[in-house]
Amino acid sequence: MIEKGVFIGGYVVPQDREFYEIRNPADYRQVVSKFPMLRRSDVIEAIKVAKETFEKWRETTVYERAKILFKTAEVLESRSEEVVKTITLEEGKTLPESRYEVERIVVLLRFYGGLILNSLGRTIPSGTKNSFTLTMREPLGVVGLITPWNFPFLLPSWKVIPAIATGNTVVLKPASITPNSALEIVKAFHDAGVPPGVINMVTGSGKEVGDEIVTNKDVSAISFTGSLEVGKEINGRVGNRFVRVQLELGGKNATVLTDKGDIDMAIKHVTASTVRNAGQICLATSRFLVPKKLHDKVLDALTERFKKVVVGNGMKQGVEMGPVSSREQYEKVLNYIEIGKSEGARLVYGGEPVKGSDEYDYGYFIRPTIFDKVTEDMRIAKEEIFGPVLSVMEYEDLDEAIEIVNSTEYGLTAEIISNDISEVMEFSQKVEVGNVKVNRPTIELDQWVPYGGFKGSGNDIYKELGEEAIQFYTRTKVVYFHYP
Ligand SMILES: NC(=O)C1=CN([C@@H]2O[C@H](COP(=O)(O)OP(=O)(O)OC[C@H]3O[C@@H](n4cnc5c(N)ncnc54)[C@H](OP(=O)(O)O)[C@@H]3O)[C@@H](O)[C@H]2O)C=CC1
Ligand SMILES: O=C(O)CCC(=O)C(=O)O
Repeated sequence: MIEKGVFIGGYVVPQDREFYEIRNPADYRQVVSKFPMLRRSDVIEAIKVAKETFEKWRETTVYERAKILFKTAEVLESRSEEVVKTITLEEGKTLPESRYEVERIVVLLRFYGGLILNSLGRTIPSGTKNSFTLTMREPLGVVGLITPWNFPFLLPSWKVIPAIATGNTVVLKPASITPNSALEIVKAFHDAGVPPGVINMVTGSGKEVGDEIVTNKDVSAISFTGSLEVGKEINGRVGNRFVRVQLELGGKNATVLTDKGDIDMAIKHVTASTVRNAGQICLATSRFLVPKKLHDKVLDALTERFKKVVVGNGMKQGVEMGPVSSREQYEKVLNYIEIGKSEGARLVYGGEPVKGSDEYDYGYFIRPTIFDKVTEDMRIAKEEIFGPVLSVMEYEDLDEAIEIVNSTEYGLTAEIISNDISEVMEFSQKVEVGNVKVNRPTIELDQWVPYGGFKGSGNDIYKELGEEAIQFYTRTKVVYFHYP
């Protein structure tokens, strides 16, 4: 077993610090690796290194940076199965789910490599003779990136790529329980030629390491993905410093089937969106809205499909759903199941840990769960559970369905399953979410498309991903030209 250091200044540096253990959620007896529990002073050092490196890195041409992005894509492709296994081992998701993360990032590297070669500024005509105006987009400086554990490779990567592609340097703090996956993108960049000090990865607690990133005056922008609770805390901690803050937070997403929609499609989408990554996806469907008249038929079909979900170690072929990622998450999800029962929702399927053999007894496995007769006022219909727990809710007409979709404090994504264009358009206009899916599951993004949530799902000042990410990681400078 390797004891891993952090990546300040471009080298994996074992620190004279206490090390903490990363364990396999499919078998918590297995220690995967150890990482240092850094202190505030280490992060200050990392930010200093990033600041010193910035002046040199920003001077590299977009051509040089694009070449590095293309090379990183090649490096990752050459070791993709290694990275895939690293993700599954520490996060628990299945191998195909881990493969999705790596494949998407390979594409994203090429996308941003191409994008920065394109014009990032504009020329605008002037009101003065022989004059014109030029807008230039320039990097911000040191950017602080803080990420959660549920997409431990994809999320750090989709922030680091546009950040350094546009000439910034970064300090990255991945979730404490999944640093190995984040380290893979850092290593790939370095192996492709990113100079030391451009990407600095630090590990340790959110309260200390994360907080230093948020409050340090040399950090020019913060991009955070995580819970609503921590997002609010970060927003408050930034205080009156004029820095950019991008917050991508939780979700309480709904899929609405109408009587003009395809029931088989609904069962397929809702099952995938509930069980993928054991429900630990901010885009997961956790509310399934069904017209009253279709309720019994749909519930029967859904239950039959849930019974077929193969739960197990994500490393094994044929497993559809792995464990949840930590003991904390396991206890949280089981507690929500108890809350659902005590609130009077009807437990139709699941609702318990999977146990009974060596394969399951040392992992955080939970049976996919369906609650029926869930109403808007129940906590399981309002709060983000982040586990494989689905609430089935009935509605009379589209107005009521839209009202239910909008009834939580979140606003990330919502799906409508319908073949009626009027219903689809009305739904798209009235739901208060950043991402509407029409006959497409709430999970899965096209990462070259802008992304962000409304209401409690994010501050939505800047979008992530797509061309829009360039706006977050650069600022516009205007140059007025006159020629005699
Ligand atoms: N909208 C979106 O795109 C997405 C949102 N999410 C959301 O992420 C959440 C799950 O991830 P989880 O990791 O538990 O979320 P947390 O909010 O607990 O943590 C996210 C990151 O913030 C760090 N952190 C914790 N406290 C602080 C603090 N006070 N200051 C600075 N950083 C801090 C954590 O460090 P540490 O690990 O050390 O605690 C971690 O790196 C869910 O709510 C989910 O919906 C997830 C994916 C996508
Ligand atoms: O599916 C994706 O591309 C990423 C989704 C994500 O970040 C999330 O929902 O947690």
